[in-house]
Parts: sequence; C-alpha cells; structure tokens
Amino acid sequence: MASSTTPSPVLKQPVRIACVQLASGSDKAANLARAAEKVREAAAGGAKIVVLPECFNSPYGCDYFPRYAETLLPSPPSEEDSPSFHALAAMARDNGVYLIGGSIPERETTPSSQEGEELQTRYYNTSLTFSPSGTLLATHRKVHLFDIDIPGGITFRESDVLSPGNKLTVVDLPEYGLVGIAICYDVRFPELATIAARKGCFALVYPGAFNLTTGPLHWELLGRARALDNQCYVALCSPARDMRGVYHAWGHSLVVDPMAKVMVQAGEKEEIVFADLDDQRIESARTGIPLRHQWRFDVYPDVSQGKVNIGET
Ligand SMILES: NC(=O)CC(=O)C(=O)O
Repeated sequence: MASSTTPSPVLKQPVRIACVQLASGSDKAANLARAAEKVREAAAGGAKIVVLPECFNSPYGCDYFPRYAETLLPSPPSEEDSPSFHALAAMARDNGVYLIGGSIPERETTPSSQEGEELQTRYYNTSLTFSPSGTLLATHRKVHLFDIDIPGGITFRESDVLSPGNKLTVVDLPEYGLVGIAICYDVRFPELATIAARKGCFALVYPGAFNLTTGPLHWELLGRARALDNQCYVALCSPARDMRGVYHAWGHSLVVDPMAKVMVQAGEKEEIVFADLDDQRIESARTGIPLRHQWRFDVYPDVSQGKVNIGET
C-alpha cells in the first residue's frame, strides 16, 4: 500500500551549520572559555546553527560524570548549580546562533521512593539546545547508554553511573524547521532517527565521542546510514583527539547530505567544519528515490504506530 503525500519544504531557508571539534581537558572553566571562543569563530564564519561535542566541558569517563555534573533544576538553574547552562546560553545569545550545546554530565536529585532514604541522585548525559536569544529550547538525555565490551579494544559502561533518558528530542528552530537531537551511541539505533525524521526533521544532529576502536569502522558509516535511511542531513560532532587524555576520541566531525554524501569532515585535531544546508538537496533525494511514497507501514507497523515519548524540553 503506497502512500501519497504532497512534499513541503522541511528546511524553510538555507542555513550554514558548524560542528566545533573542540579540544577540551580537565579544567571545566577553561573548557567553557574555549567553547565560547570557538562558537564565536563559528558564528563569524557565517554559521547560524552551531554544534558542540559530547561532554565538551569535562573528560569523558564514568569516573568523571559525578565530579563534573551540574544540576539543571529548578529551571533555569542558578549560576552556581550550572555554570555550563549559563555559559551556553551566553554563547548562543552573544553570537545570535542556535546552539546545540554538545552534552554535559547532569545531576538530578529527587526525593527517594524508598522509605528511610531521603534523596536519590541520578546522573545523565544531557544535551542543551539554546535559541539565538539564549533561551533553552530543548534538553535531551542520552537514551541509549554506551555499554560495550570489545576484547582488545574498548570496554565502557556508562550505565554503571548514568541513567538513561526516556524521550526522543525534536526541536523547532522557527526560521529553519525541525531538528532531531540525540547523543553519540543513540546514532546506532535507527528507530530513534527514523521517527524523528518522519516528524519532519531536516537534520539529525548527534554530539558524539566515538573512539579509536569503533570510530574508524562505524562513525562515518553510521552518519551516512542515518542520512541514507531518512534522506535528511546528519551532523556528528566529536571532541578533538587528545592522546594524553583518558578517552581517545575519534574526531572526524562531519556533515552528511540527504544522499548520504559526506559534505565535510574534520581530521583529528581541533577544527570547525561548516556545511551549507538547503531544502533542494532533501527534495531532490526524496524525488529521485521516493521512499516517502513507498514505505510499507502496513507490513511493519510498529515503527509508525508504536508510542513514542516526545518532549519539548
Ligand atoms: N561514546 C559513545 O556513546 C558511543 C561510541 O563510542 C560507539 O558507539 O562506538
């Protein structure tokens, strides 16, 4: 059963996106200052949407999440509770850009459901997106935690410390359209991307930090795969590689077009990559290969009919 829908632009006007492949270290204040400098540079280069990497304000590792974690509630948090929230809001406002602020370790303390225990603390890997006026538009907590064990390669268990988020995040950038936001390991789960794209996203954006085992094999492949599946733009933004650090990020931040062509890709070091996005590339991919009229959700209804948590923030 083929469906027929009238195509409408999903990207309302051309926009330049920048992925800031930030070199960050163990000094949070220095990381925030460096990010501010690089966001300024990205905006000066004409970007209106700027993306930072996963855990851009801290080293990436389970030992570090609690130490660097910030409390985001009540919203907006105080400067003391979340210096990163305020720094990101200022970066967006000062440069008049939409800022997809990578991710930061988040702490949430709530009354415990267990009798006798007063408070319960949870940690999340959380991405904050700000408007050009510095208003918080969306919060995404990493849904799929990075738990892997590759002998001779890498073992990582985010779930030892972190809790998962429970919603898909689609954010409306009024001048441009909808963007799906998720974090790193989330890119391995095509369902999240497909549902976001079917809600009308022109781009799927993933702050991420792959590593030297999985990066060479899967980073670009996954970025291109999600673009190919969904015929939309995909941006993956990594930290720069630092072999002195505890986690060796792959780097290679990239932007992929709706035909799965890599438009731009960074190397390993600190760098900003820019790409110009327009609706024409989306429309031409979708006209040439008209998946939108060919999906058979009568055969695989769970993706189209399954309930999904979608939140505004
Ligand atoms: N760091 C991640 O969340 C994911 C990753 O490195 C991988 O999937 O590989």
